[in-house]
Amino acid sequence: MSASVSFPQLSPQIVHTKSNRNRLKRVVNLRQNPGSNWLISCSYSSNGRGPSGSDGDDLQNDAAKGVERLLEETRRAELSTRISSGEFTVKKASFQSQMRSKLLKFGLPEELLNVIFNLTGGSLDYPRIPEAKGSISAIRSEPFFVPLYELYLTYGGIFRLTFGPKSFLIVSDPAIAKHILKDNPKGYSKGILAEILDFVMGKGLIPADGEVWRVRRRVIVPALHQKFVAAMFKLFGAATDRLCKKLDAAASDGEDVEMESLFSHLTLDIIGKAVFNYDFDSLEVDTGVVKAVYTVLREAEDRSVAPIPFWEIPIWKDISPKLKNVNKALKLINDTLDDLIAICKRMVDEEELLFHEEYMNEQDPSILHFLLASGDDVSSKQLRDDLMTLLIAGHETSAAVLTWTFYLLSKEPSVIAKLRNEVDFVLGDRFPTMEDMKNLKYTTRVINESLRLYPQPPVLIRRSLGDDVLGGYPIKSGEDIFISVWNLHRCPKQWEDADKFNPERWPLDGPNPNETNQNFSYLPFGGGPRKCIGDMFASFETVVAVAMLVRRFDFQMAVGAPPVKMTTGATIHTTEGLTMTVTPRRRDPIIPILNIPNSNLDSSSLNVPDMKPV
Ligand code: HEM
Repeated sequence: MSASVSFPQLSPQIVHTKSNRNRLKRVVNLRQNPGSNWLISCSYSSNGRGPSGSDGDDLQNDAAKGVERLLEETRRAELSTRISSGEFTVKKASFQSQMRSKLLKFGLPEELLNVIFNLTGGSLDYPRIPEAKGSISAIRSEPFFVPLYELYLTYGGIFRLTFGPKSFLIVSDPAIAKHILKDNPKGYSKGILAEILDFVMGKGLIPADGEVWRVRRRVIVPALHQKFVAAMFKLFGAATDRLCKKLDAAASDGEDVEMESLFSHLTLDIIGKAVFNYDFDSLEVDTGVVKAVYTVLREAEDRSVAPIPFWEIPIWKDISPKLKNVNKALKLINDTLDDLIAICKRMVDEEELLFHEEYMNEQDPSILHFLLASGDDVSSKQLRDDLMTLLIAGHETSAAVLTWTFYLLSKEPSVIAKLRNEVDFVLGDRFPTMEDMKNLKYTTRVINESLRLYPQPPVLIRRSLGDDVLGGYPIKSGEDIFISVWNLHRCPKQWEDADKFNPERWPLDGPNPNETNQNFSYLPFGGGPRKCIGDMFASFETVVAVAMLVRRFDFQMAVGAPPVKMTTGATIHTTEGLTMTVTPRRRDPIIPILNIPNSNLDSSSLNVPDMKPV
């Protein structure tokens, strides 16, 4: 298998080419002619924002979708050919099982064969887990969860993937996922994930296992009580408003903006305040702490996809400039956390404390304040590990959700229109509150659907702690397992038009989709006892951000922007950012409603115009 093989990405954007300084841009449109050949045609726009008017927009959208379909089909065909050529297949049936299946074919009864094989001491093979084998270089050219999808379509809901000495079980079956996460969670640990994250999260809640996890989860979960989440709405609103001001400035300067990094700053600002009452203010300034947080985050991501643990190589770890930089960044963050813990401790000491279930300090509603006020008796190292875990868990994930939501929205203008109708109706121009959440149903469905197509993280990692049986196959202790949420969420048998962004698939009058009511076919926040503790926080945070942004701005993929491709870290990132042209929202023209006497018109079916000033 050659390292140079590369599969086209799953969701590329139309490729734009920058042409000249006058911002004259060329949009490459792919159209299929009647003879089924693909033609490339070009259209020009002098304002740098693509053809104006709905015809132009439709044309661009159709072209983009056409290119995507074509690339997607090519990629699938390429990989399917390779899979069916046997490139990934390992045939490993034992002599006994080969013999047994031959005798079965000759018509010998199965019961008799069982007796014979038992008597001859031949262990009756359980069915063997289907196995795919390849070289790691073949899948390094694209995010690893993408080829896993193709392999899943061939090998099924559980298969073994072997790369040289490394072997993983890939699980894409809802019942097996449920067994691991919910029915037998004590049988599995975080395995590789805990090893990779040890340098940054130590025994924080995500990597921790066993007794440490049990104790810390019981202490931390109560900190995210309902009153705390309700208080966070001010924070969500204020932070998103700061982002709006930045976008206003960019729009009036005619600058395109890279939304992925802005979302990353937005969610960092939110989680810093929520977890330890620290204002990173990363949307405005680039302080040493912000840089340090990103250095550490990137390192954690690099380690999660590294083929070997290079950071453990003895001499390398002392001389590598990169690792030195990481250690310096870690020290800065730990010192900052120690300072914040000390400040918070002083506040708590000076407070007249009446601790109760929904305790919250109005000046400092942070999780840290709750933990200290609760009398949580814990080492400062463990407290730092926990805070660091919450910072990372609550930052990258939400930023990724917002990035892919806006990417998806940019391709579906009809979804944006519906979204805005709801936001205008429910919120008007005010800041969202917790009360509004039950009425922002469609906005919530947009987030639900974005999380289906781009789950963050796309795989959950586990290691078996003892023997178990998965999907009828016996497995041994020490198996590394990837539960592919990506595959579960795109399974063509489970989802109609699985790759389509269709918030309407979730009825507005139905329950909020989760792993329980979707039988583990949909698990955006995991499931079982290790389910995300920030699910409500994150859902509300992203709904608020989407609502506030779409009511004020139009977002389009910028002409000349790099194509949007996926790359893997702990969450799904874009390879080169999400560059968008953001303009103040164009309101629909106000259509006067004529008062027609005796009319049978049902006014609810009209598109009632927005009368509010922009
Ligand atoms: C949209 C944003 C988010 C997504 C998609 C998300 C997703 C997840 C998922 C899938 C898990 C399960 C991991 C596993 O089983 O291996 C998880 C665990 C976790 N999440 Fe989130 N999360 C989000 C936001 C947050 C936020 C805002 C916080 C903190 C305030 C948070 C804190 C945690 C923690 C501490 C765990 C580990 C729980 C445990 O193992 O007991 N997450 N998250």
